[in-house]
Amino acid sequence: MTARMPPQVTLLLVGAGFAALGATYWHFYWKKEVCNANWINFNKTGLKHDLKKKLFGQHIAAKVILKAVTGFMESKNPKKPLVLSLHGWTGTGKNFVSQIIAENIYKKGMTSSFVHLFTATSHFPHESHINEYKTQLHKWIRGNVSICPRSMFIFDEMDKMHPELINSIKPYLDFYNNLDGVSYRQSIFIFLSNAGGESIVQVALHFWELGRDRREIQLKDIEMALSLSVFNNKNSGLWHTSLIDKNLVDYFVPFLPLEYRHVIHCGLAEMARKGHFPNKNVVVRMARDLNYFLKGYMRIFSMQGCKIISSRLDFYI
Ligand SMILES: Nc1ncnc2c1ncn2[C@@H]1O[C@H](COP(=O)(O)OP(=O)(O)OP(=O)(O)O)[C@@H](O)[C@H]1O
Repeated sequence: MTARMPPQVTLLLVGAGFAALGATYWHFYWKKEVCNANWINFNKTGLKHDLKKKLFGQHIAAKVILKAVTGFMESKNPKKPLVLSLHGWTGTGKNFVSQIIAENIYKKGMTSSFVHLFTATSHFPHESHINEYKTQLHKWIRGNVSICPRSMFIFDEMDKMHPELINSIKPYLDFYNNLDGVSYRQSIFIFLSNAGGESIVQVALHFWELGRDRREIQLKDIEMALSLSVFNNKNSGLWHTSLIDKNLVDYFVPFLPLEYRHVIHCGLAEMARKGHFPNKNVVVRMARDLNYFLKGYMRIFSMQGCKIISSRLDFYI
């Protein structure tokens, strides 16, 4: 004879079953990232705020990026993917800005499964494997855009990327309506490089020598020098490509070298980020020990921008 469960236990088990089902539903529909407006939602006010309050000393980049990203994200039917090429010395905020853009489009920011970061020297280190990389990259971009048209691809150290590899991504950046059944027009491509950094520094230095405020520097003051130095430099992977003459890059965005005062701002922000009360004395001690491009005894531009501040601060706190 089989023992029968009391009705209270049966009810309890059924209840537990429903609860488990509900939890699974909640997990998949609310926690698992999906390519829809719950997870991908452009926050123009947030982008504007972050570029204004968190990014220091980059008035040109802040303006160009706000315009470019807003125009693209608000366009119902973009004719091509958005392609931004960010240039400047190390530690001036190129990766940081990419992160700000990602955070204001994707709920999960840089950890979103729709944001993909490639670094030339670690993802594509061997020239002899170039054909393999081309196939992998093609599959990766195509596969991901098929899953989510609003995907973002960031290529760091773009100037160190093999020209053949750069050329292989060109079709995705173009005006095609669809390529093998996939449309790339909603995607965002961001290229980061130090290429052209020297010429940006020269322009900033020139303004400094004339005693002019760096905020007077405009995109047109830098654009020509930047494109000449990036695309006429035979050591740059970008030189060999036809990205520029095919007009595939929508905006070349210069990042100015950072001054001592910007390093102080970065230091204070970093202290707050680390959970400390921002203390100017601590930050000044740290900032004074960094290396600067000098004119006489005057510190002009920080050699590492704000890059090593996070690790250096720990020593002074
Ligand atoms: N202009 C800036 N405003 C505020 N913080 C900055 C700025 N530039 C750099 N930082 C800080 O320094 C860190 C490192 O900068 P980031 O990685 O963006 O530099 P990068 O220009 O990409 O350098 P690299 O060319 O070496 O990759 C950032 O995470 C940020 O905390």
